[in-house]
This record gives sequence, structure tokens and C-alpha cells, in this order.
Amino acid sequence: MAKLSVNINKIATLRNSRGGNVPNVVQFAKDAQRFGAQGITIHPRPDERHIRYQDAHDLKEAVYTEYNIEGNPIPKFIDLVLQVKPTQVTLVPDAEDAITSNAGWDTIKHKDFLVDVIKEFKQNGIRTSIFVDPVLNLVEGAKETGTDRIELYTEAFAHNYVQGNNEGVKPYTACAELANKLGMGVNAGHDLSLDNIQFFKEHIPGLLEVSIGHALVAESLYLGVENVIQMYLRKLK
Ligand SMILES: CC(=O)[C@@H](O)[C@H](O)COP(=O)(O)O
Ligand SMILES: NCC(=O)COP(=O)(O)O
Repeated sequence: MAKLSVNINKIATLRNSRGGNVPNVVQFAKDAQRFGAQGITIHPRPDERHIRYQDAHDLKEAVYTEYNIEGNPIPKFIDLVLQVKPTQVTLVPDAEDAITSNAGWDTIKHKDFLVDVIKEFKQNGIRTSIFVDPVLNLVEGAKETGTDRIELYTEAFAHNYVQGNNEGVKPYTACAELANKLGMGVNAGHDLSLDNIQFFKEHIPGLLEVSIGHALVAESLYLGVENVIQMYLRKLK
């Protein structure tokens, strides 16, 4: 069974659109866990347009499942993660002005940087994961960084799947098999949804965790948050 970590960035986006504190992201995190979520993910960006750095602190007490903080390890982000000490940090090489994450790490080019950052997080007892495209030599490169896990960037899979091309999962299967062989855990995320999650899960050996936000929140508008979380859990069994 793969764990479901609910990404609550979109809840913060809604809150920020009006100022004030509605909806309350801390309360949402508590409720998502009560409804069955096995983790909470946030991805604070430097402009704090959705999750703010202060939210990361405020959520610490409320998240009693797995707390996953994603982001580009710029100094401000590294300091935040070291202060909050979540269960897991997921490193994502996103540009400051990126609308959303749009690429994984070049684990070969950025090896030395990643080795240093990962070492610091691990020394502080924080599990590490790095966001990678489904490319075998980048997974091999990830192993060289010392990371505990990789997060497979699933946008390409989701794009192919919605167009009826199920073959798009093949590189993900191969990368997961390689990561398993190399002793790294496998997470996945980006554009996963109620439509594609079961197929994805069934084709990824050893899938440990998925982080899902955008689709989950959109689906919840029609189906309700508790119901949607329960639907994901059934598909991830
Ligand atoms: C790392 C990743 O895949 C992202 O999907 C992410 O964490 C979501 O960020 P946004 O909510 O800013 O799109
Ligand atoms: N790591 C991926 C994530 O947290 C959520 O991505 P999305 O479901 O918002 O595309």
C-alpha cells in the first residue's frame, strides 16, 4: 500500500486570495488526517504566494502523520526545514517564477550540491527525497547523492494517460525497479488524480508514497474532501 500525502498548497492559495484565514490551512491539515490522509505535503515558494514560511511552523504541531516539505534548497528554505524538522524534505529544482514544478533534478550536473544539502538534512534526522524525471541515468545519479528516496515527477505520465497512451508509464516502472535495486525508496507526484492513480500504483513496484494536491482539491469541490481522500486510499491499496 502506498501512502497518501495531501498537498495543501491549494488551500493556502484560496486563503490568500482574500487575505484573512479562510480556509484555515492548519485546520484543513488536521481534518485531512482525520479523514485518512497519511501525510501532509507543503511546497513553500520564495514569493509565498500559497503556503507561507510561517504556515510551515504552524503546521508542525498539527501534523501527526508524515510531514513533507518540498522546495528548492535555497538558503532560506534550508533554514526553514532545519527549524521545522519535518519527517521528509523533498528537493525540487523549481525556478522562482515557475507557476508549478516543471522539471526534476539533473542529478549528474548538480551532484556535488545535492550531496552537501542531503548530508546536512540527514545529519538533522530528516529523511530526504529528490524530485527526478523518469530517466535511468538520473536515478543512478540520485543514488550517488546519498538521498533516501526519489520522487518521480509524474506530469508526463498524467499527460499521456489522459490521452489514452498507457505506455507512458513504462519509464516510471523501469526507474522504480532501478531505485528498488539501488536501495532507494520511491515516491511520486504531480498531476496524479482519481482517474490515473490506480493504474499508476499498479505499475510502480515498491511505491511508498504519493503527494497529491491540485486534482484532489478540485475533485473535492464536487465529491467532498473526506470522500475523495477515502477514494484515493482505496485505489492505493
Ligand atoms: C513538486 C511538485 O510536483 C509540485 O506539484 C508541487 O509541490 C505543487 O506545487 P504547486 O501547488 O505550487 O503547483
Ligand atoms: N509532489 C507533488 C505534489 O505535492 C502535488 O502535486 P499536484 O497534485 O498539486 O500536481
